[in-house]
Amino acid sequence: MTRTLIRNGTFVTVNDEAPLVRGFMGFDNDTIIYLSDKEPDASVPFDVIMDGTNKLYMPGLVNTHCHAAMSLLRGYGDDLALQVWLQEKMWPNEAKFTGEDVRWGTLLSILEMIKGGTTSFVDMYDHMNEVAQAVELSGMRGCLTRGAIGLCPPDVQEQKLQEAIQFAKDWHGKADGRITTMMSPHAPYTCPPDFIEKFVQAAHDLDLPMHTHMSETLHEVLENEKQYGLRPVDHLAKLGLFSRPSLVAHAVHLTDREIETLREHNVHVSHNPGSNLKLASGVARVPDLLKAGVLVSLGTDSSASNNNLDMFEEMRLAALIHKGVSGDPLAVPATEALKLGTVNGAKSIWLDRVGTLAVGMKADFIALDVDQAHFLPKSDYVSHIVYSASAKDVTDVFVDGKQIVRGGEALTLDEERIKYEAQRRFELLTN
Ligand SMILES: N[C@@H](CCSC[C@H]1O[C@@H](n2cnc3c(=O)[nH]cnc32)[C@H](O)[C@@H]1O)C(=O)O
Ligand SMILES: [Zn+2]
Repeated sequence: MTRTLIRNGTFVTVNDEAPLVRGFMGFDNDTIIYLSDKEPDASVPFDVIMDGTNKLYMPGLVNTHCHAAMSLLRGYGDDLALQVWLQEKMWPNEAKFTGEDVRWGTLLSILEMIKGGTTSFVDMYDHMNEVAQAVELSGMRGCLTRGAIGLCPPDVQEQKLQEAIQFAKDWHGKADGRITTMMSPHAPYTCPPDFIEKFVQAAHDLDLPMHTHMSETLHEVLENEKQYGLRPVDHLAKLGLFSRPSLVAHAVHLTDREIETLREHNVHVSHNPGSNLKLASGVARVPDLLKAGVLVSLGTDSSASNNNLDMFEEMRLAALIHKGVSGDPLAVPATEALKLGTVNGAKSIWLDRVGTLAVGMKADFIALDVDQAHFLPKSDYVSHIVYSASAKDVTDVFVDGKQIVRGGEALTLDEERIKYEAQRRFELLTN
């Protein structure tokens, strides 16, 4: 067992009991065993000593909604509303994706995410074996799910369901426990009710949570009402989706009563401010969700609707847009935005030991180089993280106690090969 000690570091812990520690953090194989302003005494020997001077350490960021392989379509369908973007730009091209396209598109996203300080992410896509292999190789954590669109003949629906079940069974708990799985009907507007019910049943049988898109646009909500007589929240509740632990992406258009329903069922909401702004979907009622006690976290959605996977940007957007919309500067304060991007994200995907720095927690943490103009003066580091930092400031990344980024370089992935393959595959797909 290797024991590592970081000395002279500044630690933003996202732990209310000791939010800022200046000094020492030690970890063994995968767990934080020491965190204090004081140097540990010699009774706990450390094998490796790292210097944390000019570094700010914080928990790894958790991205709770993504479709990683869609990085191959970054910049391909900008400035369109969701339905047009999906139907005219994304779906026709995604239909051409092979497993290898998904592998390299996903690796491109994972490369971007880990270099930018994201240590865990949710991915909803297909060709998920390739996605899981990419996660395993990278050393990061993934909560993965074969998303399924049900606008297809019954035999194809059945095939997608079986694929989702098989994937979830094959990969849950794999990669030393870094991979977990969920069941995902894509959205109420792309899945007939009986198809959704089959996914819920499978989630019950496999004891897995659910993930879906919900109430993303006003158009979706009104169409759902027209077609089923119910808005998406009641519709999904009726189909039993919330009888499983659930994470829903977007939840932009909600009534007070729907917020109450989400709270009653303990539904987790992934807020995707960048994607919602870009697709002109609207602004989610995050301050109201938080006030009601709903667990809210942050997601980038894919880099085809964002167009990067920088979680610092999502924290900043979350902190800013709700002030702008409400006129209340305290709508989402910096401390809250930081929680949305870290501890709330971890809880949202049922990771109990990830998301804060404290003894007993997993050693999933990142370091930022704070010896830069935009981090001076050395005053309020929570403010600096939310309002000044970006993915580019990340120098080191550890997941489960293993270093996967050092000095800004990915240690587990071949960056040049990934960039070459991604470009080549985009050209082949779109020519
Ligand atoms: N191709 C699969 C479905 C994959 S799930 C991921 C899907 O989510 C789509 N997607 C990406 N971002 C969004 C969003 O913001 N809202 C709704 N769908 C999205 C994406 O284009 C992709 O088709 C099937 O045929 O069953
Ligand atoms: Zn999505």
